[in-house]
Amino acid sequence: MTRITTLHIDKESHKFSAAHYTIFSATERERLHGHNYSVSARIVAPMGDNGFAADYNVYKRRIAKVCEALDEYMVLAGDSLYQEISEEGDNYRVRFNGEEMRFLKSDTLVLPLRNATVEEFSHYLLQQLLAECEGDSLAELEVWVASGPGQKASALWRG
Ligand SMILES: Nc1nc2c(c(=O)[nH]1)N=C([C@H](O)[C@H](O)COP(=O)(O)OP(=O)(O)OP(=O)(O)O)CN2
Repeated sequence: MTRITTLHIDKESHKFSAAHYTIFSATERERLHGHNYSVSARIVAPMGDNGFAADYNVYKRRIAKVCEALDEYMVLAGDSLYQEISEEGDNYRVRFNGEEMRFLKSDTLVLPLRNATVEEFSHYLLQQLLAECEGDSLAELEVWVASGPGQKASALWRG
């Protein structure tokens, strides 16, 4: 019988600080603001012969890496149906509801997200983490992203 185990990695240090605005409709969005997003994960895998599925420090390093890649950026939802993003010299130019915003490219990440929400961040980070876990025998991987205490979303992969 295969024994399956679940590792929960929920470290205070797994976080990223990012600026964003949520878009609610073609005409309504939040003002630009930031969050200290925290990231946690649930890893479901078969127990090995040595009493664990894998060294959890390996997963801690991977989660830290994907968080670091988003830290201290302005995040733009590149797949939003409601905004148009173009490049102009050192800036991204964003058009939304007749407004125009400019963000320095070096400060900004345009990510494949429909919106800059915790839901979309969790799906994005799940994909980033899965890429780091290639070759591992995982049964499930779930990633949570919280924008603050008591408000979070998760994305789940099942092998
Ligand atoms: N389904 C979602 N709804 C909202 C999201 C989201 O990611 N998914 N995000 C936001 C806002 O960006 C952000 O959370 C601001 O929200 P708000 O609750 O107003 O402010 P705080 O984070 O400071 O939370 P407090 O409860 O006021 O402390 C909105 N909706």
